Amino acid sequence: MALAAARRLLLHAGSRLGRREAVDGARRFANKRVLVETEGPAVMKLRNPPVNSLSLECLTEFTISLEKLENDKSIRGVILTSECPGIFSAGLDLLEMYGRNPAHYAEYWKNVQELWLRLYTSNMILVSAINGASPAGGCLLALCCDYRVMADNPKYTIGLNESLLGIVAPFWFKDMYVNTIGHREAERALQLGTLFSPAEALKVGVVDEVVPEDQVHSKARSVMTKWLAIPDHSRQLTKNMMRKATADNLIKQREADIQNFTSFISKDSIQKSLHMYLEKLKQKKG
Ligand SMILES: CCCCC/C=C\C/C=C\CC/C=C/CC(=O)SCCNC(=O)CCNC(=O)[C@H](O)C(C)(C)COP(=O)(O)OP(=O)(O)OC[C@H]1O[C@@H](n2cnc3c(N)ncnc32)[C@H](O)[C@@H]1OP(=O)(O)O
Repeated sequence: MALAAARRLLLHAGSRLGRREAVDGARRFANKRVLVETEGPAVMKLRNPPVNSLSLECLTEFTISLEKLENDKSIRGVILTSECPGIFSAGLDLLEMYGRNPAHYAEYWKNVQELWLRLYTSNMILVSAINGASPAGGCLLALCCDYRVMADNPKYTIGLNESLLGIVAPFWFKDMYVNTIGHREAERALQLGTLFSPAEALKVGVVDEVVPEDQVHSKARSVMTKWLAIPDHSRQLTKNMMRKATADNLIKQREADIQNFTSFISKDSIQKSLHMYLEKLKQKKG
């Protein structure tokens, strides 16, 4: 209930802000964690420092921004990128999955599902400009896009690394990975929790193109121009044909998937694994 109210408030505030900035001629709208520019090709920038982790608030704002863009018939495509230097997204927020209660886990997972379904089945053309590290849920965001351009910086890695955390990628993460890189590569990468360098990601097909870091945005724009030249109706029907079965697979068992997540993540052994992983992240600094 509280989240639904927050969502209504955000939508309302978002549209007020959008109107005011449009009057200023700025053609952009924003909430705290997501900035959307609609001048030229629309660009959605994640800005949830330090690492663009997908907290509940961030997921909510992301979903609302996407909904607003979907409702604007003049917007046919969106470039998804990050405002946090060196990080595309660190994925799901570990603090939403650690030390909370089952009701919180269920609410969080519902919102993860919601964002995924919206992104994966979007009628818009989605191009990701991957300008930083992109593990797990970060990779998931990129995989939802129709085309992925990644910055050529060996420090940036991408992949579904859940198994390294002692957790398991749910079946719909797995399905999308299989759809993108094929069964054998996905099987190996999921079990090993592989984080690919840009060159490896290109080779295996996790990304479509790797370009020098200073060209990642211009390349994403030129890719968008090419895709915008395709008639919407035929491209959308084709996209739907390719993705519907995967999305439907989650839609038909959303509740069960929430229950599975909640009971899995609540287990003492899994909480212990997450605790150890969080400690490892902290120690990295010291
Ligand atoms: C058979 C039964 C099956 C049932 C299955 C059912 C359901 C499935 C169950 C579970 C699936 C859940 C799926 C989860 C997907 C995910 O996305 S999990 C998240 C994975 N993310 C990561 O592993 C990334 C971890 N982070 C990093 O590697 C690095 O931080 C970085 C992104 C490479 C950046 O490095 P950098 O050196 O710049 O920064 P720091 O490491 O110093 O981090 C700064 C600060 O941020 C905190 N932090 C980092 N990542 C996260 C995160 N994902 N969530 C929350 N917080 C994060 C980090 O701890 C630091 O905090 P500080 O010390 O307090 O400053």
